Amino acid sequence: MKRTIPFSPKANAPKLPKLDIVHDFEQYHSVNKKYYPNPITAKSANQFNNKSRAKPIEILGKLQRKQKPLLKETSTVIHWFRNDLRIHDNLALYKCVELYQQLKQNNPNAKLYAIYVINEDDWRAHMDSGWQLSFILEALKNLQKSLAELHIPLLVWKFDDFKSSLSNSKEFVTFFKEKCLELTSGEPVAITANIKYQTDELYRDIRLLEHGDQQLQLKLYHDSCIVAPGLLTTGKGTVYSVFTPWYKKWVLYLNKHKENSSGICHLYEIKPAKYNEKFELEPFDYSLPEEFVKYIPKSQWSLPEASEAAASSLLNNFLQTKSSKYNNAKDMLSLDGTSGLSVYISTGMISTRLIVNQAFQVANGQIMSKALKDNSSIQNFIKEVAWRDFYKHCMCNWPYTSMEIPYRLDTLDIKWENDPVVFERWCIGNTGIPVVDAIMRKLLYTGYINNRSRMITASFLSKNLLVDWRWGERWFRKHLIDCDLSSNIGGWGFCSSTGIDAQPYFRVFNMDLQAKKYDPEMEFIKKWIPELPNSVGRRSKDYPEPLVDLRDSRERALEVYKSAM
Ligand SMILES: Cc1cc2nc3c(=O)[nH]c(=O)nc-3n(C[C@H](O)[C@H](O)[C@H](O)COP(=O)(O)OP(=O)(O)OC[C@H]3O[C@@H](n4cnc5c(N)ncnc54)[C@H](O)[C@@H]3O)c2cc1C
Repeated sequence: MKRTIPFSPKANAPKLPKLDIVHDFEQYHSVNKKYYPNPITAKSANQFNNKSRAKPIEILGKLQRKQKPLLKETSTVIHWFRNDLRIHDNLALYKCVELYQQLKQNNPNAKLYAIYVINEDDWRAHMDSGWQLSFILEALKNLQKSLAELHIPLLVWKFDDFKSSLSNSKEFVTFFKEKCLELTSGEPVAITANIKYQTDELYRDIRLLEHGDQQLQLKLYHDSCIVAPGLLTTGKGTVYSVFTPWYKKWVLYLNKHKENSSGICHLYEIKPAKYNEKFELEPFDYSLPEEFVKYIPKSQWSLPEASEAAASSLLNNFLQTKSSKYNNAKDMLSLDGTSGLSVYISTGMISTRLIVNQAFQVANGQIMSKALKDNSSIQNFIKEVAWRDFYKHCMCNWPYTSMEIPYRLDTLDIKWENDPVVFERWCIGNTGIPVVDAIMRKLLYTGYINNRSRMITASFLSKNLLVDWRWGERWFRKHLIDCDLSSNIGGWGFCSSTGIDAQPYFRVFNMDLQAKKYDPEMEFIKKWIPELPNSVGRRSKDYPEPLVDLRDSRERALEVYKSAM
């Protein structure tokens, strides 16, 4: 079912051009059967919990431990960029350069390359957002130039097979090996990469390790988190499923491993040198197919600058001028009170180690007391960055959460109403609840909304509208410029009370109160819904009646949730 989004702002809002987007809303209703013909069931998900099925992260760990030492004849090393699109503080890149320098001592002809692999079927299957993909392509262009200054060529390969295979397929492994060996004319090659913790990507690496041979060796590193998933366990050696005790351990861990007075984490910096012979830069020739960008309003087309330098100056600016007001400003809808770093963090253009190191300076060298009593703005900012680590830890421990099964399996019994028309109206910001609509329109126009906005709209969809939270999670994935699967699933699980360490099901946000508290002057709402009349209580013929009564829908949500949980 394809429809043109009917929302068209009034002429008195010249800054909001008409949204001319044709949307297929049904794609958000279920798992994509083309790529996942046999979606995981609750029963098989539970096998991860009762240990009758090994978690991909465990399988990967075992395979890595079994790896043989590198072959002496290896003379080519490759760093495989994934979502770590940076040169600074990139562990696997650092290791790659280190390895290259060792090889170079015995073999002056040793070569160092960087690669990035495009697989559009991964993007389709994962519902990646056009905003984010466009940003990534810009980032790759800039990264290619920066690497060229170090005499490291960045090659962009495209995997394309007639079966629409994902990168965890045997077809991909064959392609990947062939491409690597083509580059080295059949000589053995060592490849470094940072681990991506989504299940599909973990199985891709497992397959590559299982098929690793004398010619191709893949070395994987934990780089995306400050503290790698699995490192922190309870006193009894079990896995944490609640944030606060896990966070206490996280803080203790950082304090214990503190580098020196200038840093809480060790940073991995490669030397600015000329690594290979000079080469002719061949910019890659690839443009994103229309199917990925058609959800983005063309007239609004403006991406943040996709460079490491831009990420770094955003961080500096935040720490110097905004971080002290973070506690008060972060939830306000019309303020730009947060760091805005998520687009850079989610694509790996800046490391969270670097962020915490610099925040640590602003915090006068303190990263929380043991009692976690410091609630200063800067400490709370660091805590938010820790949530990201926590959600990755969760995704590794409960891998089915990245396969569209909620952490709390009992919530699969919730009787969602799943009205497709109601869902569509939520998507396009036409529910008749101004605070929700303003946020959803901002998401459509810009690809970014702050954390409070995500909580408000996720709570409204799953509780007041009783639409399966997974429909909304997919919509966010497709529209966020900063999408990060573990944080998105974590956030949706929290708001819909189906996830890990979630808010209790009886906590249903009151939309009127949220609007009063976080947009008291209605500045944000009026910006995005210019057709709303100025005086409170009056309605406009251009703006719909509310889809639901807030009080009644709250009561209904409580009943439906209670009967399932
Ligand atoms: C329903 C829902 C969906 C979400 N989806 C995503 C997503 O796809 N990608 C994403 O990066 N974040 C997601 N979040 C978390 C959070 O909303 C964003 O990280 C934040 O809004 C990004 O803006 P910022 O960088 O200015 O944040 P800041 O407040 O400046 O925080 C700095 C960084 O800390 C991390 N962070 C902050 N809050 C959280 C949080 N609650 N959970 C996990 N990490 C956090 C992010 O990496 C963020 O960039 C989601 C939250 C909810 C409730």
